[in-house]
Amino acid sequence: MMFACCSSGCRCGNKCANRSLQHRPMKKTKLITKEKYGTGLVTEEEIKKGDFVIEYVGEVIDDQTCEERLWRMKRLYRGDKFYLCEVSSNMVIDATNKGNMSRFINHSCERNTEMQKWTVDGDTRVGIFALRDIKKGEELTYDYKFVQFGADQDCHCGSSNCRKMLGTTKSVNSIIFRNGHSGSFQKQHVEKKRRETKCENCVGQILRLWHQLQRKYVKCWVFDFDQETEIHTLQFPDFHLEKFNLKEEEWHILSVRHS
Ligand SMILES: C[S@@+](CC[C@H](N)C(=O)[O-])C[C@H]1O[C@@H](n2cnc3c(N)ncnc32)[C@H](O)[C@@H]1O
Repeated sequence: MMFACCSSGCRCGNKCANRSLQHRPMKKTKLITKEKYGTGLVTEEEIKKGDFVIEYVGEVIDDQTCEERLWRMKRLYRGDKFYLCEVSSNMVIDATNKGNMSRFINHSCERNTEMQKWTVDGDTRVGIFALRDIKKGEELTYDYKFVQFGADQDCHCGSSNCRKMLGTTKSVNSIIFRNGHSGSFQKQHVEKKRRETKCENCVGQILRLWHQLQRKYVKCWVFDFDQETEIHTLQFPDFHLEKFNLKEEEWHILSVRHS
């Protein structure tokens, strides 16, 4: 963790040399499209080793909110791109809906930048700094290991020492499981899931489903099943509909609904 001064209490005024993120110009960058993993960011100017490149900004959320958002993303099948960066145990920066160009920096196992945590006026902020001289036109990358969600995705960085997976510690599935329930419940949950994982022909049946967001069992009716995506549409007592991949949920059949 680095500490920046230049707060209102700093006596050096504009000459203060310990300015990390404040008042420092971001490097000029532009977006590019990568065939295998969407958009990326390249520098439009020479960058020197140690230079500040850009600040990673987004919504600052806690673990609980992060978990809820991951569930929602999974449930709504909003692609495989994650913009969540874990800063500390209960602080995540979510650049999914709000952010700057830094959200487009891709992962490389042979990165040319790194994320640094800075304390500025008591707030934790994340800056991206060059690890070596970077030429104009080079793609900016950092290592998602430890900070970015999505460890269960294949890596296409193409470097000779590629680890083949994005990150190593944080996967969307693992964070949902890790944060979702206490150990013993999780064990029960997994065992139950193993017993009942198929529900292709259960349209019209009533299920008892563990609702992750509501954190309780709810009764629901199987309204529809899409064979192509294997997604079920469930209807709840207040008649609202939600889509689920039942292979990933805990549920059991209560009875057949007679209408
Ligand atoms: C923070 S976004 C980076 C910008 C993203 N490429 C886009 O189009 O918006 C992170 C996502 O980009 C993709 N990605 C980044 N680096 C990758 C890599 N080396 N290999 C495969 N996918 C990568 C993954 O889908 C990851 O969840």
